[in-house]
Amino acid sequence: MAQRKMIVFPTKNELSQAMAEYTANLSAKFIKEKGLFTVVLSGGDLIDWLCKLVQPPYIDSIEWSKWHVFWVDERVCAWEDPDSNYKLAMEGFLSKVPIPDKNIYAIDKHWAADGNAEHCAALYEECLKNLVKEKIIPISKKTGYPEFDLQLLGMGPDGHMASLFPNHPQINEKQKWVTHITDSPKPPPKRITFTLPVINSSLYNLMAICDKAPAKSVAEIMKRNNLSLPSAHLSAQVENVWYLDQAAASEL
Ligand SMILES: O=C(O)[C@H](O)[C@@H](O)[C@H](O)[C@H](O)COP(=O)(O)O
Repeated sequence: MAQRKMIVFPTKNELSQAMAEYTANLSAKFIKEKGLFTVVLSGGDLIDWLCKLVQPPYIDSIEWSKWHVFWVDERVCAWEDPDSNYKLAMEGFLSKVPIPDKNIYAIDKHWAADGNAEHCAALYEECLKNLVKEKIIPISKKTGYPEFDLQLLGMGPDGHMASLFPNHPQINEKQKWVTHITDSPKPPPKRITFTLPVINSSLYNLMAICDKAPAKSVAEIMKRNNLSLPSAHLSAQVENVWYLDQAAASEL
């Protein structure tokens, strides 16, 4: 498993630039190697930091038609709800680039609007299993779990990643690929999330963290590897890279 690498950027703007370059380079590499690129998004501020991807040169150079887009976690609510990670990514990023609709794998529209977290998680796992059959997603020979090319992650001030929260049992799930939570400490309470083995089976994981609020958790992870914080468990098959701005790195 890959060692954690950390890069601190002077500003959010530089972090955002570097994240776009990292993503564009991996997109080119995987599309050349296998004709497609699987990208997993999270919610939160990350979508804002992806703004550089929808600007030149990336907007024109990336082969968007070869992208397949997933969510590492999603809030169980209607697609139109302001809480929806799908809505956030659509408005801030995906609607601005020509990724075919069929390659955007959102939470089930009906069951999400209905608020059924358990069923939404089962359906998302079924969707991933179908894509394994269609050879869009391979199963890693090393991990035995689905292998995405790149995941773009964020961390909350409490050290959570995806919807794996401290002192909640979801972090221990090893059978399922996608699980659910109905008492998330960060609102809204109902969410679905990839499980830890699936998150860590990704080839490349980029964790982007900005601002002062998560700085203490960043220090707990970097200095003490405090495993009570779910983000401390992040790994990857090839690269586990953490991009921080100065404020997020201020307690190091
Ligand atoms: O649905 C969510 O809440 C997100 O996917 C979540 O996992 C996010 O990545 C972190 O909470 C960081 O969020 P912020 O960038 O908003 O702090």
